[in-house]
Amino acid sequence: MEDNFQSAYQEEEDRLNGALTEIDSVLEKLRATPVYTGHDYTEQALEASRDQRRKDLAKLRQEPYFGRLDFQGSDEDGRKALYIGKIGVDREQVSDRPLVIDWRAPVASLFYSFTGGTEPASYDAPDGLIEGLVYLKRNVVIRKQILERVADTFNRESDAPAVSDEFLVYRLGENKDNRLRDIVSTIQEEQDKIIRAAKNTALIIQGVAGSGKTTVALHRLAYLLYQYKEQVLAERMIIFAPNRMFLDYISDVLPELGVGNIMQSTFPDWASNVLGLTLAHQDAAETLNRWFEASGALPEITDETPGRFKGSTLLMEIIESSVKLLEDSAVPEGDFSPWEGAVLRRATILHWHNEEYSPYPPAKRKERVMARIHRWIEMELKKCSSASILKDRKKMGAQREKAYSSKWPKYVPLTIYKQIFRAVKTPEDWSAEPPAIIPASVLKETRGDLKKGNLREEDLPPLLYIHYLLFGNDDVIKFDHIVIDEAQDFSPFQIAVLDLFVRGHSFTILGDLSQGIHAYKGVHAWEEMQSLFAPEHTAYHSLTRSYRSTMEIIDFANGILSAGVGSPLLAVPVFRSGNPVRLIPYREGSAEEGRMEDITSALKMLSTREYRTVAVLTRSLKDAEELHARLTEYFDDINLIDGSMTEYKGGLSVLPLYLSKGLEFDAVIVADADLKHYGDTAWDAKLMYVGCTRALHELWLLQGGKLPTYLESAALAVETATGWPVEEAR
Ligand SMILES: Nc1ncnc2c1ncn2[C@@H]1O[C@H](COP(=O)(O)OP(=O)(O)OP(=O)(O)O)[C@@H](O)[C@H]1O
Repeated sequence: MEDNFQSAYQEEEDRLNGALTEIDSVLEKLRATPVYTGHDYTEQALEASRDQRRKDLAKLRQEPYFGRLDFQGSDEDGRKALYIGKIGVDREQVSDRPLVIDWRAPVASLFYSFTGGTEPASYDAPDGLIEGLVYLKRNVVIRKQILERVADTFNRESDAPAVSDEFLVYRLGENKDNRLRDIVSTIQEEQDKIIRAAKNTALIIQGVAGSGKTTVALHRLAYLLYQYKEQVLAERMIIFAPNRMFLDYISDVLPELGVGNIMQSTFPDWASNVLGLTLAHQDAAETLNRWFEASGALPEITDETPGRFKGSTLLMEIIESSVKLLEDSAVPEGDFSPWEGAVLRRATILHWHNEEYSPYPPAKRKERVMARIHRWIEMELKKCSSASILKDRKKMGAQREKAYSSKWPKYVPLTIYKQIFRAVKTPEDWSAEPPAIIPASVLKETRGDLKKGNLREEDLPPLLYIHYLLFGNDDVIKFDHIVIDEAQDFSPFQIAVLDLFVRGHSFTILGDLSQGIHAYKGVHAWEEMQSLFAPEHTAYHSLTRSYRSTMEIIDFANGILSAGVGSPLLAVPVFRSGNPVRLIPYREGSAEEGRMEDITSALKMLSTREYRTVAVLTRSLKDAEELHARLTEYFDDINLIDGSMTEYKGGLSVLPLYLSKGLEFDAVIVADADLKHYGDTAWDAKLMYVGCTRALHELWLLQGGKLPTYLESAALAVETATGWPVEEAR
């Protein structure tokens, strides 16, 4: 066994040395080519591509590849060893097999989709399906040109030729810094299917916590850019994420994959920009305050909760019919007369509006009709031979033209939105009462907000939709692809509006209903989104394996889901074992001073272990602020994370649990995991589930009294540790 390993290691070391020499030779030639600085466009493009290649190769020579697959196609003579890396490198002899195959190339998909066994394997190539036998699947770790590790995950010639998870487990056991990383060397089959799914589909992915949704979405973008290079541009792809700090957290993955320029935004930032609005940010704070900070019972969430109603397609219908009403009665009553004796019949204007310009949206139609009226006035003026009469007519014509134009409806999205909620004076032919379908609570809150000039996030999709109905979107450059992370917090209306801004329904929509802690505005079932697309334009995938946390943590979190949420979406752990989840009662019960001391002790203990990121999660922002202020007495560099953060620094952090969504930490301390802070409701259980699933290796729950029942049940269902670790007790 040892000998086999030695020879495999030697073989790979020799291969690596050879590969490095070849890469250096290609690089040298590229560097020797004089840099083109002239004005010829073709030459400039060639120079840009040479420059990119120089950069790619310089990066690649540090870690040329990460995997090897020995494969023999059924019509080939011998097996060939394929080396797979982040960027492909061809050999100088075109006929030769590439030195490194890009992980996104068709043949490389075998490296991910092959699940062992003696049966032939196949992959989709441009010329059709290629079938053959896989002999070896090997992971190699190269860092700074040094071969560090060789691990065979499949070897047809060994006694136990099954694909093993050993290398994956080794990778997952590593500690995390302040950034999400690429996973090219260990992409799993079910993830690969999503990454390589066809472009023009609205992919909806339900994935349990830690199943790699965010990571997979980023790899999918890199794949689409490779596979559809003629059709897509990086700068026409966009990722929507929940907040700016999260965007910072994921910002390294795409550059690691050699991809730049993809747009990244939050929905409110993007929508406000399209609408030319500045959204009052206290709205988000106020919403979070209402749902997460307030003590006592939370309002019940129904389809009539303002966020839910305003995110529904019902409101889309109300908007459509309101805009249609405006459009139908747009042309002012009566003929148009610029001065005595000149008359343009209303029938003619109606003909222009309703027939000739009917393909245009209302605001553009109005523009065109008014321009035509202007031209008609000019023609009429030409008929006049007296200079002084001409002068008078010009003046009067301009005044009447202006007055006529002002009789048209106000094609301003915000005004129409206000009119729909009857927050301002409505057009005469509208009923005095708002559409009966708007629930009274929604009407009251929205009217109040609009009268005060407040806009909420949930008002943005309706405003964008009105904008689209009025102006169309022919002038807008459409996205080639849209990724929506944490999509359970998006509404159907948001997706429907975004669909107007993307070509070919090309979406990757990822989320987890079990983490739906913003259910007051998000979806409660994926069908709400799926039903927006024709069946042939959408596909649904489910990711059930969780990679982030140890088995102990995942089993415990599953216990919370089963007991507290009644969810069937349980996670399947990778076989990676760690310490049991630890439940620690505060030594002095709920007394404040003891609580602070115990949280400090817990953090001291965990921060002296080898972990790079440790977080204390609190119930509210206020708790986090107070705790942070105390903890700074002991820890110089502890960060407080609040909703306004744009950067995630890693290390030690204190944050309210609801802001931890999407992030991960080597070790997590949930402070106050007791009934006083977390109720016995499905909502609280979801929050607790989010908090617990942030931990990679270690999870401690500190409590000052009785546990909520879902935590009690979870603790009974799996083996947990109770109290302070013996050797480290204060
Ligand atoms: N195939 C894989 N190989 C190695 N690591 C993986 C793999 N898939 C996911 N991971 C790791 O698992 C962790 C969770 O990934 P990610 O944050 O993308 O999951 P998620 O589904 O978006 O999680 P959540 O919904 O809980 O925020 C990350 O550390 C990621 O690197």
